[in-house]
Amino acid sequence: MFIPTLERQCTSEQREKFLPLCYDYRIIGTYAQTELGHGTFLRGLETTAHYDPNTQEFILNSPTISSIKWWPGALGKTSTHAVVLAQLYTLGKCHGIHPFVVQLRSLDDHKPLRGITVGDIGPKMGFGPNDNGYLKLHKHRIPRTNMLMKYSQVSPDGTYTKPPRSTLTYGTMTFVRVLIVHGSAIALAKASTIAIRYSAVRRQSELRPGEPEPQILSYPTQQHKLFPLLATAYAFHFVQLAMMKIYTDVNDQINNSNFSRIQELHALSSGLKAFTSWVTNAGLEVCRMSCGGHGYSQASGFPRLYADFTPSCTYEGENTVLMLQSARYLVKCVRDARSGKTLPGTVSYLSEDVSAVHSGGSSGRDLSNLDFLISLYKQRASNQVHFASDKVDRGISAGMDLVGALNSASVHLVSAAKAHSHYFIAKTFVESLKLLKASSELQNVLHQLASVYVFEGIAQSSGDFIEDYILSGSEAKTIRQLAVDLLPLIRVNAVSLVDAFSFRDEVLQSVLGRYDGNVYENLFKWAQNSPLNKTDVHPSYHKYLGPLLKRNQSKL
Ligand SMILES: CC/C=C\C/C=C\C/C=C\C/C=C\C/C=C\C/C=C\C=C\C(=O)SCCNC(=O)CCNC(=O)[C@H](O)C(C)(C)COP(=O)(O)OP(=O)(O)OC[C@H]1O[C@@H](n2cnc3c(N)ncnc32)[C@H](O)[C@@H]1OP(=O)(O)O
Ligand SMILES: Cc1cc2nc3c(=O)[nH]c(=O)nc-3n(C[C@H](O)[C@H](O)[C@H](O)COP(=O)(O)OP(=O)(O)OC[C@H]3O[C@@H](n4cnc5c(N)ncnc54)[C@H](O)[C@@H]3O)c2cc1C
Repeated sequence: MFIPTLERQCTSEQREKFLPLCYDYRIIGTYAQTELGHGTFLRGLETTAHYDPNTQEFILNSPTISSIKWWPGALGKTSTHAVVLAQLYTLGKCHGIHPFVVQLRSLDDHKPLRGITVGDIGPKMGFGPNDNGYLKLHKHRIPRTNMLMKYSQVSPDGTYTKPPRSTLTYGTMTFVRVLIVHGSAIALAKASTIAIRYSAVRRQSELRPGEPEPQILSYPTQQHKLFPLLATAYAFHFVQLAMMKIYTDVNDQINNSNFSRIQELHALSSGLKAFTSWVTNAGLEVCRMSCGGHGYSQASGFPRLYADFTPSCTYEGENTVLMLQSARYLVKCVRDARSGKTLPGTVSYLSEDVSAVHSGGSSGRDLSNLDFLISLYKQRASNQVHFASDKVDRGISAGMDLVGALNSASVHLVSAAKAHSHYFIAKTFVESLKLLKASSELQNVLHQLASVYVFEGIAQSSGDFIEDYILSGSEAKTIRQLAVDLLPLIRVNAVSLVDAFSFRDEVLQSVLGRYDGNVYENLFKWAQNSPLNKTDVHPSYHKYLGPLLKRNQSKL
C-alpha cells in the first residue's frame, strides 16, 4: 500500500524522489493509518502534523495512547519508511487527514530514528511472518516536502490549498479493496481445488454390503457443499475482472480531474469487497470441514489459508461499515432517480420500475432461464434498496436527521447493499460467459457453473424472493431442485475445473490437494517430519511422564 499511495498522491517531483528508492528496494514502506483507538472512523484519527513555517517542517506527534499507530503491515521490524495519515494543522487551523512520508529507521543500521518508537504488536491469528506493528511519534520533524501534495498543498509560509475532493486521500484503500475481490476469488479457488481433489481421492463408507467404498465426491451432499463454491470461485474471477476494469476507467478519469464517478466506484468496490470476502470466508470453512479430520491438519493447507484470509473481512474497511457505505450511495441514487437524474451504469436499474415486471406465482415462467433469473436478482435488489431507502425517508419524516435515519435503518441498508452486490456478481458472471470465445463444450460446462451459482444463490436467499412475491414458494422449491439436479453433471468435470486454476503444489501448500493425488503416503511422510517425531521418546518423558508413571507403578 506504500507504493500505490506514493504513485497516486505524489507530485511529479515527489514521484521522482521517492519511487525509484521503492522500486529498487532501497527503502521499504508501510501504510500507517489505523491507530489503537480508530480504524474505521478516519476523521477521528488523532496523530497530528503541525506545520512550522520557521523551519518549513511538519512536527508529527502521537498525543495520546489511543493515537499510537497500530496494525500496519511490516511496520514492526521491517519498514524503513511509512506513509503516515495525520491531522494536518497549519496557521492554527486543522484541515483533516493528510498523507506524510516519514522515515522510521536509519538506512545505515536500521535503528529507529529519534522521536520514533516502533515495534511488533505481537502474535496474531494468522499472518505470522508479517510484523504488523505499532508506531509512536514524539514531536518527530519531517521536511515540508514530505507531505504528499498532488491534491492538496502547504506552501512554505504555511498557506493551505485544499484538494478538489477531500476523499481523494482515500484512493489507495479503494485500490486495495478492488485487489481483495481478486484475493477472494483466488482464496476460494484454492480451497475448492484442495477439497475437490481430495474428495476424488478419499473413499469412505459402504453404501451397500460388499460394494466398494465410493469416492466421497460421489455423495450428493458432498457435491452440494462444494460445487456451488466452485461456481462462486468462477463467478468471483469474472467479477474481479469487471471490477478492475471499472477501477481503471474511473482512475483514468480522476487523473484527468473528472471526479464524476468516484462515488459510484467507492460504493461498488466497498460492496464487492465486503460481499466476496464474507462469502469466501464462510466457504473456506465449508471446504475444510468437507475434508473430515485431515482437513483440520496443517497438512491440508486450510488452517493457514483461513487464518490468512479471514482478516480480509476486517482490513481495508470492516465489511459491515463498507456495506453501509455502499448502501448510503444507493439511497442517494434512489433520491436522484426520483428527482429525474440519470443514474450511472452499475445502479441505473434503480430508476427502472421493475416491480411490474414479475409477480410471483404466475405459471409457465422458465425458471431455468438465466437471463430471466438475473432479472429476478435485479428486482430483489431494487426492492431491498427501495425498502431501505423508504425506511430512511420515514425516519426523516419522524424528525430524525439523515445520520440518525441512516443509522436507524442500517440493518436493512446492509441487506440492500448485499442484494445489490449479489445482483452485480450474478449478472456479470452470466454476461461474461456470453462474451467468452470458447468451444461449445466449454461453454456448456461454464453454463452449468453459472446456472448452479444463480440457482443456489436464490435457494440460499429464497426468503428475499418470496417475501417480495418475486417468486412463489413452489417456484423457489423448483429452483432449489434445479441446483441439485445439476450436481451430477458438474461432477463429471469437477476435477478438471479446479485443475484449470493451475495452482502449482508449491503454491497450494496442501498434501490433500496434491496434483498427483498421492495423499496417504505424503500425509504419513509429512507427519514423520513433525518436530515431535525427531526422537522416539520425547525429552519431556524424562522430566514429567516417566517420573509420574514410575511413581504410580510402584503403587500397583
Ligand atoms: C496484483 C494483485 C493481484 C491479485 C491480488 C490477489 C490477492 C491479494 C489478496 C488481497 C489483496 C491485497 C492486499 C490485502 C492484503 C493485506 C492487507 C494489507 C493491508 C491492510 C491495510 C488496511 O487495512 S489500511 C486501513 C484501511 N482502513 C479503512 O478502510 C478505513 C475504513 N473507514 C473509512 O473508509 C471511513 O471511516 C468511512 C468512509 C467508512 C467513513 O468516513 P466518514 O467520513 O466518517 O463518513 P462518511 O460521511 O460516511 O464519508 C464521507 C464521504 O466520503 C465518501 N467516501 C468515503 N470513503 C471514500 C472512498 N474510499 N472513496 C471515495 N469516497 C469515499 C463517502 O461516500 C461520503 O461521501 P458523501 O458524498 O456520501 O458525503
Ligand atoms: C491483518 C490486518 C492487517 C492490517 N493492516 C493494516 C495496514 O497495513 N495499515 C493500516 O492502516 N491498518 C491495517 N489494519 C487495520 C484495519 O484497517 C482495521 O482493523 C479495520 O479498518 C477495522 O477498523 P477497527 O479495527 O477499528 O474496527 P472497528 O471499526 O472498531 O470495528 C468493530 C465493530 O464496530 C462496527 N462499527 C464500526 N463503525 C461502525 C459504524 N459506523 N456503523 C456500524 N458499525 C460500526 C464494525 O462493523 C465492527 O463490527 C490491519 C488489520 C488487520 C487485521
